[in-house]
Amino acid sequence: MIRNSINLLTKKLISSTSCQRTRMRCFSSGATNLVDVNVNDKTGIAVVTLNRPPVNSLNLELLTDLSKTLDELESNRSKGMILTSSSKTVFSAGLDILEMYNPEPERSKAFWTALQDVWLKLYGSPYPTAAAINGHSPAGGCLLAICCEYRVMVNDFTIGLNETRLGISAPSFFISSFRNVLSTREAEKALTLGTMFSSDEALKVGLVDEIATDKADSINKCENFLLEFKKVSSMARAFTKQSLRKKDLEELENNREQDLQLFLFAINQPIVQKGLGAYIQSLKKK
Ligand SMILES: CCCCCCCCCCCC/C=C/CC(=O)SCCNC(=O)CCNC(=O)[C@H](O)C(C)(C)COP(=O)(O)OP(=O)(O)OC[C@H]1O[C@@H](n2cnc3c(N)ncnc32)[C@H](O)[C@@H]1OP(=O)(O)O
Repeated sequence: MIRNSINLLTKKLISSTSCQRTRMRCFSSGATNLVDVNVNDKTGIAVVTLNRPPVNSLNLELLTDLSKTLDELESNRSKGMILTSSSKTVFSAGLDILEMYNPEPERSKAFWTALQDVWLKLYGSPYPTAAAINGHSPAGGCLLAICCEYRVMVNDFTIGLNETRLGISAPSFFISSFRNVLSTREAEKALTLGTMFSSDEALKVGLVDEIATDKADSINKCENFLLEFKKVSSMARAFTKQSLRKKDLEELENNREQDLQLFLFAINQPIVQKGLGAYIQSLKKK
């Protein structure tokens, strides 16, 4: 994939004059409405909205739609993407726990492969990305946000990788993108404790870049960040980003099967199933 991106960058360099003339249009992510895409004709920036009520938990279908959307943004030579949510209180509740509870082998495999795809495409995207975090963002929700290059979070919500609180470890690609944002010290402390940060705490520690008053404000701030790249060569920008993230991307690309097998092994452990079952019940009892 990295080789493909570099080839794509080279092709873009050759055809950069015609690229600049291209104006993107709105497009949909596919048959379902789990991901809405709205492209601003003037700026070329796409607002991608997760739309799986009630909490945008990431199941196979949502991940597949998101993956297709990321493909379309790349092939449309997007000027930038803002990731947000249609919910008023939740950005994303993370991975859909029901995908991991009493797992069905083929579906679990497809589910984890779709998550790997989304991570590789989002973390390694050539276009600039920002997350307008307009609600709680635990675990896999936080993962989507930290794959982006900039995060603006609406006040009074929480964000973090809380996997250890569920009795599981955050997978290695979650950890590498977390460490890309936080210092190793802060990342270790937060990951081992499973810390969920308030918006203010997240700002203080550097997990988010700005605080917003509401969703519109967060999108506006993300847009301002993305517009800064108007002054920068898109080729040079993308190449720099991908060079910085190359090791993390290669680590997963070269070990996808091993990572998948570790996931399947982990979720099939009786103790993990027991923990997930109890967690689902605790969410329902709230
Ligand atoms: C042991 C060593 C192993 C080492 C190897 C590692 C290999 C890998 C192992 C596997 C890794 C797996 C990685 C997982 C990462 C994840 O993302 S796990 C998901 C973690 N998510 C959470 O903990 C969030 C849980 N949800 C909440 O905290 C809250 O729902 C919320 C704050 C997001 C929203 O609160 P609220 O608005 O009050 O809504 P609720 O009433 O709580 O929920 C509404 C509804 O949605 C259901 N739900 C919530 N979250 C999820 C979810 N993640 N998945 C599925 N369903 C969810 C909730 O149960 C409610 O359902 P009902 O309406 O009651 O039916």
